[in-house]
Amino acid sequence: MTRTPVNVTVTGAAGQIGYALLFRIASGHLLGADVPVKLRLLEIPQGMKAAEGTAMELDDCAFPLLAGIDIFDDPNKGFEGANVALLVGARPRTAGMERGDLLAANGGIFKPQGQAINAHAADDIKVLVVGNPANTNALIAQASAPDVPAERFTAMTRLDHNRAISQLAAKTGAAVSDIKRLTIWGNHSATQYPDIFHAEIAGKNAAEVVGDQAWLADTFIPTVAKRGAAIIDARGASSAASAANAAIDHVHTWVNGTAEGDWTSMGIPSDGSYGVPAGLISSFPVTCKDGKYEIVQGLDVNEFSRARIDASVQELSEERDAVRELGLI
Ligand SMILES: NC(=O)C1=CN([C@@H]2O[C@H](COP(=O)(O)OP(=O)(O)OC[C@H]3O[C@@H](n4cnc5c(N)ncnc54)[C@H](O)[C@@H]3O)[C@@H](O)[C@H]2O)C=CC1
Ligand SMILES: O=C([O-])CC(=O)C(=O)O
Repeated sequence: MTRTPVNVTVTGAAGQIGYALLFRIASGHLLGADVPVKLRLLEIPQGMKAAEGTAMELDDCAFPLLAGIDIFDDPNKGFEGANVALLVGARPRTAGMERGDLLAANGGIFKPQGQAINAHAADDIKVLVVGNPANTNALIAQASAPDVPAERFTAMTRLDHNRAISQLAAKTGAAVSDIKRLTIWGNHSATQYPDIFHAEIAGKNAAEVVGDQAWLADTFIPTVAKRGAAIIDARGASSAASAANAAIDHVHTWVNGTAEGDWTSMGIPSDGSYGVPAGLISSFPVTCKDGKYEIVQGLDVNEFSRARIDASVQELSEERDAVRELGLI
């Protein structure tokens, strides 16, 4: 190991996504097979013992790229020197909780974490928020970190992106690797819009290959948008390994770039593109290069797509207004 290790902070390290994520980070899948990492695990006091158990297992793997593991229950220490931060730990919705209660509870997590990132993270910090509601949690953290460039705060819609590719491959019989340029727009919620109008299957327009508007509207979109609930129903617990995989994909693509001729989907602060109000953290088609992302510009948005993008963005605006009223941003 000649390179300086990259500090990767993971919150919610003792949770189910954490358990699926940490071993892949330590084995080089997050940043690259030649990049040593130091893990900084952040948990709440009740999660510390389980996080220590996971750290013992990480030790037992003897990963050549793992240069150290530290565990904290103080965000100010957890984010110290962090180059990459994966904000996974969040307050899940429990029976009787309204959306506003959930936003308030998560504000209590993401505001102090944003402040700690502002004060203690490395200058090149890149943040991915996984914990739900991911887009608005990312907005809270970003608003609490005024000294960090806003574009470093992103929310995960890569799981939706991967789900959509898989559904499209199953419908058309194409290989997953033949599907390019798919887009998730909007919120990581049931209002998200998986868009295949610009997608390609082995170089042909995906909407034309499918040629079935009813399937698109009545099967594909709801299947992708409600897949999280379907997994909970089937597994009795929310997606974990697939969410961890998507977090790995998101950061790997951000750092190492998109393939020529392809793009990915990321929840990012809007610059006003495609009529999405500036500042909202909304999912867009993006290309990545040299550790930076850019929104793909100039796509024609048809009426069908426009209505669905607008509905999801409207939900994001309402979530932003709710956290503003709570004084979280
Ligand atoms: N954006 C996406 O596509 C997806 C997001 N999710 C979300 O990811 C989050 C985590 O999911 P799981 O790992 O299954 O949950 P989990 O409940 O198994 O684990 C969450 C962990 O976070 C910890 N935690 C809570 N507050 C914390 C804080 N302030 N600081 C540090 N750690 C804290 C808990 O102690 C727990 O160990 C949930 O909000 C879930 O809804 C899940 C799947 C996909
Ligand atoms: O739906 C959930 O609670 C978990 C989630 O975000 C997903 O699987 O997309």
